[in-house]
Amino acid sequence: MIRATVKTLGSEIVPVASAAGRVTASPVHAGADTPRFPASAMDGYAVASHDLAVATLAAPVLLPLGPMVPAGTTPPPLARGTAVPIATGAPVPPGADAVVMRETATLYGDRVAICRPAAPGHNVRAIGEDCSTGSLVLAAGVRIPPDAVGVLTAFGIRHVGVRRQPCLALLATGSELGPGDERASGAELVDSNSPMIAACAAAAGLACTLVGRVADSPAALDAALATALAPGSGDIILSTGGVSVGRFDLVRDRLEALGASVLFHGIAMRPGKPLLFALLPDGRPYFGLPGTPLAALVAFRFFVAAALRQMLGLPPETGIAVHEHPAGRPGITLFLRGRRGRDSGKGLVVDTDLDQRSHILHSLLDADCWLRIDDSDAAAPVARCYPRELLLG
Ligand SMILES: Nc1nc2c(c(=O)[nH]1)N[C@H]1C(S)=C(S)[C@@H](COP(=O)(O)OP(=O)(O)OC[C@H]3O[C@@H](n4cnc5c(N)ncnc54)[C@H](O)[C@@H]3O)O[C@H]1N2
Ligand code: MOO
Repeated sequence: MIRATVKTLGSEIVPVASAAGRVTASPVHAGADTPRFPASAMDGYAVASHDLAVATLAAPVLLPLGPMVPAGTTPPPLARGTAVPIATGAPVPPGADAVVMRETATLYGDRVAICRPAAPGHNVRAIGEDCSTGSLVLAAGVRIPPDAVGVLTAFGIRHVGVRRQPCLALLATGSELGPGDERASGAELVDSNSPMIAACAAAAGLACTLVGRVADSPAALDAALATALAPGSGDIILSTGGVSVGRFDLVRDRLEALGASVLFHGIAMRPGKPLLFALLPDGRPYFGLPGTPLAALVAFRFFVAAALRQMLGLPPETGIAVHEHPAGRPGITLFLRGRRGRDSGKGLVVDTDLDQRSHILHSLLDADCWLRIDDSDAAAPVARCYPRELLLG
């Protein structure tokens, strides 16, 4: 449902140096052969391999030495029957086809003695051996890891076409939410959902605008939604709280008053049951996350993540098959805080012996993964393990 509804964002061109973490919008091809010239793989002596064909320990071949070839210089052709000292990475002169390591040769004044043959290409990095001009370097729909920046740069790529990064806008509903610092008093509650979701988004490289906290009244919600839904406020709009069945759970009502189409409201999962998903009149997706922090987190980590992946042109997250896990529940998908164990040989073992109640937060800190167990009534219920952190790519 989410993948079928949410549109992939447009693309932009960015310099390779700032492309880490971005998702390729089109295939990336090499801009140059790498290496661009036959290069020495060792510090040593560039030779014509046929000159060494008869070299033995007992009767080494003695070759007069030409001028040194440092890296970054273009050497003249190798004079017949000679060798030249050469640095690692320097171009092998035309006429030479092998490099003998310095340690395996003996210098006698302006001549070098070599006591064994060298095969053609020995210690020479061939043109295009790593990549050839125009070859496919990265497919479309791939997150560019930071270390790939070096690979792309080396392959002569200066710019890449990437998906625009989705921006999020977030509204925290609830009259119980205090002033936003840790000094909530009386029955007030600190808004922990806003910083949690903003931090999760930031860790995935996405900006999240905090629209603010709003009381559970139609007028206050209308005003806050007007800001949250303003054109350009974000590519995806989130709220937390106000989606259950209480008297003050007004999010659905006010969204519909604004012309949004609710595509689902309530889902057979724990935690996160009251999750709401809507399309705004301008086509942007809206998620009404439950207020309960763990439920908001699960809804964000799995459902908002699915929408973000679709916006970025990434495939769905698949997780890892789990072998040993607790039983599921009929008719419900469970998301459990877990600790990854060893692979039993038949699949991963995940320990879920943590407090799984949805109002309990501390056990999240002891978890390193999520275990998703599908409806145990399903024909083939599956359990899969996902990283605790949202990773896009
Ligand atoms: N009669 C029923 N009651 C409830 C049901 C139900 O099916 N029938 N579902 C429960 C489930 S499951 C959940 S989850 C919650 C979700 O309710 P809401 O999305 O309407 O959220 P609120 O009622 O506004 O808040 C729930 C809980 O979370 C705290 N909260 C809210 N916002 C924040 C925030 N920004 N930071 C930290 N904590 C927040 C809030 O104080 C409440 O304790 O409904 C159940 N009820
Ligand atoms: O979503 Mo609620 O946390 O299932 O209790």
